[in-house]
Amino acid sequence: MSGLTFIHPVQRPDKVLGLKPHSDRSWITVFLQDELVEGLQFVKDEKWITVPVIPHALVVNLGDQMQIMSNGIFKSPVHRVVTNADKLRISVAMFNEVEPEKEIGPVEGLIDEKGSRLYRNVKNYASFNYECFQKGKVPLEEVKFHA
Ligand SMILES: O=C(O)CCC(=O)C(=O)O
Ligand SMILES: [Fe+2]
Repeated sequence: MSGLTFIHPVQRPDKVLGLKPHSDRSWITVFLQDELVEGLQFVKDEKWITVPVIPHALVVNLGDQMQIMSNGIFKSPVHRVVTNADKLRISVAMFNEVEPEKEIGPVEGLIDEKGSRLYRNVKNYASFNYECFQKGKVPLEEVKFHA
């Protein structure tokens, strides 16, 4: 799936987010960011860090499906988009997802000797993800086994 994201300027950028904090539901996302307007932020050392705008560079982000299939080895980082007061921001994203009818779960070879499997198997992660958001739940937490 691919899409364009339009983040419109707002009067009070300190009060309005362009996109709420989330991790991507895909296994890998490739973004082409706006060439002039920054806004994408990731958490690093408990602080929001802005991704610099580099014209023609692609931003590659791993998503939840990768975190699940790698049994937590590869992380699906939380990110958000902030607004600004005067410029429209447009970005292009390509979300690569597993076919909905295929069940995903941690790959056998990546489950350690103690056999700790961190995630249960899940089918149609896109709709599961959507349902979690509707209920205000974090999808990755909902597929995790809790000791
Ligand atoms: O616009 C961006 O740079 C990021 C958008 C995003 O995080 C998303 O669509 O999942
Ligand atoms: Fe995202």
